[in-house]
Amino acid sequence: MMRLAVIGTGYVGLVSGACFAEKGHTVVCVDVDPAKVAMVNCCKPPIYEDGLQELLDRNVPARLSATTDLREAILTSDVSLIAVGTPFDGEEIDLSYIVGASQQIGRALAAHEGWHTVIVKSTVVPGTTEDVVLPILERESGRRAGHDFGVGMNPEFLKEGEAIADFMSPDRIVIGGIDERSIRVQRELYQVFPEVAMLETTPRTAEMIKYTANSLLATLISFSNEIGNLSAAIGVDVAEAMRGVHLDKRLTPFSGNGDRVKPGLLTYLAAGCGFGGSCFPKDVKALVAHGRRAGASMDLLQSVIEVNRRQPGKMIDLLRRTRSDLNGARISVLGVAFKPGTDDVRESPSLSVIQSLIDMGALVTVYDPVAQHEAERLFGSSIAYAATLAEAVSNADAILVMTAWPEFRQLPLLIERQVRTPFVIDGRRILDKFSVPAYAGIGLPFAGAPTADTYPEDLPPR
Ligand SMILES: NC(=O)c1ccc[n+]([C@@H]2O[C@H](COP(=O)([O-])OP(=O)(O)OC[C@H]3O[C@@H](n4cnc5c(N)ncnc54)[C@H](O)[C@@H]3O)[C@@H](O)[C@H]2O)c1
Ligand SMILES: O=c1ccn([C@@H]2O[C@H](COP(=O)(O)OP(=O)(O)O[C@H]3O[C@H](CO)[C@@H](O)[C@H](O)[C@H]3O)[C@@H](O)[C@H]2O)c(=O)[nH]1
Repeated sequence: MMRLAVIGTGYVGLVSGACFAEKGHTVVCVDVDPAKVAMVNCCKPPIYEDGLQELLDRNVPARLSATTDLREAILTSDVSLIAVGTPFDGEEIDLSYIVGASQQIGRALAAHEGWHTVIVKSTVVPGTTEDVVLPILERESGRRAGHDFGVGMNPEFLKEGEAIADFMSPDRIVIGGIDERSIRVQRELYQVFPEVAMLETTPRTAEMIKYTANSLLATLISFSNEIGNLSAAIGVDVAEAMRGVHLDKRLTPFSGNGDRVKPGLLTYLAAGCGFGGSCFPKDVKALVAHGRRAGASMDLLQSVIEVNRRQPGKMIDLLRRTRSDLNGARISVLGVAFKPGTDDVRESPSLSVIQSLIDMGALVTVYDPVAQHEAERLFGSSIAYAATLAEAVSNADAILVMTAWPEFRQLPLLIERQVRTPFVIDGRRILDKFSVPAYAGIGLPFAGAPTADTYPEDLPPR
């Protein structure tokens, strides 16, 4: 078992640290934020992630602890994982946290008595580990990479909301190293995952694999959204069209009768109000910027960004077809998190929709089962907050479903019980289109307010 320092105790750093501790390594998580550090040491997860509480309960303090003292953490460990943020600064990837962490690690390495391997886990554009991190480590430590310490790149593929399950049962582990020893150390680190396919490569290729994976998934979503927008305009339900596409054996995550047989590529073909989160938006933008600098056109991925930029606005377009003037309209927004299972609202499509509604004078009420505090932080008293789903639904003229929280599937039941019939606009297509009296959805032709003729016989008309 190894002694591990994880630099950056955010979504990736804390989940990786807790999972490695669960597997038996001794882990110290480092962060510049003393509040996060204190919470971890008190067994309180600073983020909402299913299963994290249990991992902390089982591993703190025996195998998992947190500190703000990066130097001490490096001096008492064999391996460090850099898991700090890599935002997009509007023009390119912002490597300032990577540079800062590398400088501190380098200074600590100068006094390290044993062999230490520095592994970049953050998502960084191809070339960063060898061209940015490695030279800083050498300069600050006065030592030579490959000779006195190792350097690796090990991208992370976890999804928020399923982060622990993804980390514990990954589809693959990619390890890039500057030399055989840097690869060997990572092989040893991941020996605790014996069943998992491992790809050994260079740091640059490891970095490229991460961007290629995220860009492909984001491309699939924007592709579906473009087809969804077209489908709606020409009288086709994209969900039905996609069911037909899914049956192609070359793509094959569905069996002949339409049941999903295994998760696969096409699970990322759900049209909706756009992709958000701390990864797809910033990673595609960073790759486009990086690619253009390298002389590539990057037109396809630029379009992926553009389609996604417009997609939340489709919710407002649909809403305005139910009512052109939104001034004074009571609109409930269900979901602030960028996806279910997390309290992360970074780049959430919900945020731009809420802002547009405020700008148009709507009376907005928001409900999210776990990310409500983030809406309160961002919008304060300019909107109202519902304590329950039922409260959000009562009194609304229209309801926008922005996040696919399972709880929101209760909407038909709640609406059935009340006298008022709100228009439901489903940005994630989680409801059956006939389950509420007035329904509109992304990728679905707009049917207008329902009449007895437009409704199936077994459902009561409004
Ligand atoms: N969030 C995800 O689902 C996910 C999945 C895979 C990869 N990634 C990548 O992992 C990286 C981290 O993402 P995240 O979502 O965990 O970020 P985050 O913002 O949640 O966490 C980063 C943490 O690093 C800390 N930090 C910054 N500089 C530091 C320093 N010098 N020393 C110690 N701590 C420092 C910050 O205080 C923060 O707590 C990014 O590159 C991201 O693209 C994220
Ligand atoms: O068919 C789909 C699938 C997803 N989404 C949206 O896409 C976004 C991202 O979803 P998801 O991929 O589930 O969550 P992330 O936590 O952002 O995970 C992505 O980004 C991580 C950070 O790089 C990677 O590690 C993961 O492999 C990659 O899936 C969310 O807004 C989803 O609502 C859709 O609109 N349609």
